[in-house]
Formats: sequence, C-alpha cells, structure tokens
Amino acid sequence: MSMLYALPGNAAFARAVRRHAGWQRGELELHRFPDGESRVRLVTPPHGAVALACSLHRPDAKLFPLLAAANTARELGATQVGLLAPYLAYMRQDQRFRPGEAVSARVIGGLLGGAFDWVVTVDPHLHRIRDLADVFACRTVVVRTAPDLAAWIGANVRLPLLVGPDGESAQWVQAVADRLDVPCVVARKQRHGDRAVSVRLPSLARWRGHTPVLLDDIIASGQTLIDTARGVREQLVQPAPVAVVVHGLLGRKSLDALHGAGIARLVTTNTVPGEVAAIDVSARVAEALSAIAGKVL
Ligand SMILES: O=P(O)(O)OC[C@H]1O[C@@H](O)[C@H](O)[C@@H]1O
Repeated sequence: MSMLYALPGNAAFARAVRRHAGWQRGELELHRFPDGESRVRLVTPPHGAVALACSLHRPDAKLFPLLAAANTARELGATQVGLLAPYLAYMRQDQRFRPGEAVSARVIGGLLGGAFDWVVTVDPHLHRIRDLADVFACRTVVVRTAPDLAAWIGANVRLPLLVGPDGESAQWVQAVADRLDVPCVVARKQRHGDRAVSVRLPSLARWRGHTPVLLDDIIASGQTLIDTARGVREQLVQPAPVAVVVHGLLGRKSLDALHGAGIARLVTTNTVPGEVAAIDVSARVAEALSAIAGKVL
C-alpha cells in the first residue's frame, strides 16, 4: 500500500493526485509553538511506500517540517520515502552570481536529496544546471507541462502567437509551439533588480491579428510579464495578450498590476495554489509518482 501525506496548503493537490494514483491518504498534523518551532505528527501510521506532498513556494518555513516528516516516516517503518514538490524552490539561484554567494540550487539538492529516496517535481527552473541529477543525490522525475499548456491554449485562444520574455523561457515556448504548430518569438530580458527588468521584443509586425500568449515558467513579482505585455501592446494593439505560466508565485498585488498592464487573462497550473491556477496537472503527476515508487520497490 502506498500513502501520500500533504503538508499544510497542499491538501487539494494531494487529494487530486491520490484520486488518480489510487494512493491512500495519510493524515499529517503540524503544530507551531509560540517560539516559532514546529512539531510534526504523522497521525496515520506510515507503511509501505510513503510520499510527502509539499509545493515549495516560500520554502524556508516549510523545509524543517518536511525534513522532520520524512525522517519520522522512515523511523516508523516506511519502505521508501519520496517527495512530491510540484514547485521546486531555489532553482533560480544556480550559480554564484557574486563572490561569496550560496549556490542555493545545490544546497537544496543536497538537503532534499539526502532526506528522500526520490523527488517528483514539475518543470523546475533548469537553466545553467541542465539536469536535476547534477544537484540531487536521490532519483528525480520531472513532469513536463507543455501538453497541458498547449491543450489550454488550443481550447481558449484564437490564432495564438507565443511570446517568451527571455532566453530561459525558450524551452517552454518551443515545446508548446511545436505541439500546437503555431508561431513563436522569444524576447531578450535584462534584470536590473528583484523587481526591475527590461524586455526587448523582436518586430511583431507580421503577426497582426494573432493573439499574443506570453508564456513563462515562473511568475513572481510579475515584472517580467508586465514589461513584456507593455512591449507587445506597443506593437500589437488588439487583441490584448493573455499569459500562461507554469508556476504562479504571485499575490493579489502582482495580479492587479498584471491586469493593469493590459493582460486580458492570466492562467497558471495548479503546482502552487491560487485564484488563477486553472490548469490541472495532477493526473500526470500521479502517473510519475506511481512509476517512480514502483521502480524503487
Ligand atoms: O519577473 P518576476 O515575475 O519577478 O520573475 C519571474 C521571471 O524570473 C525568471 O527567473 C523566470 O523564468 C521568469 O521569467
């Protein structure tokens, strides 16, 4: 029997995955003490293969409970302990940008790779580090969302022109464009700070009448897509752009700013819960989970 426990905030995604995979629900309780420490309890005794579901948006406070739960599952007899992290944090800090900086992608890979037998995640931000296996000591499985993004665009957007805001987005843009057989362009981005970017687009003149679809892997402050939308609208006044993103790490303020920048509609997958998380990737995540757990057994 395989069991899936959800860390707080992950219940809906875990439920959907369990339904597809036929895994049993494990109940997990998390208590925060007044001093900020936490206590984890696996209310349902673990047995067989165990997975913990925890999307690692705003990761720092989630990491201790996650490691404590993994350790406890193992101590109490789980035959394998895996992590289902629909969003994997810290992949963007993949080099020492300034002397003395931590390469956080390697730190998180070492930490989670040492605690879990395997990790299943969705479209991690792999750029300079090409393969999760280069930073994780355990097995890793990457679920690609291109089929889901393509299906949503195909069903909801008339005459799409895919627009990637920077070179890093090219891998996602190309994969979706190939599936839909639609045109795509990729802009150039310069980052000046956490919330300051400038995006330079190629000429879009030949795509008049197409609906621009801004496509990216992550939306955090929203500035990348805001600046891309501004550039697109200068060239293609109508129809207004839509934005399709894998991981929505944004709050209400950024959402308002995106609509203010003229983005008609923004959708993300449900790797991070939120009001625009309309593209459900739980079925293929469930498939990956069962496949890796089956291999390890
Ligand atoms: O501009 P915000 O939304 O803050 O950050 C998201 C961008 O930062 C990049 O690493 C991502 O690939 C995405 O293009």
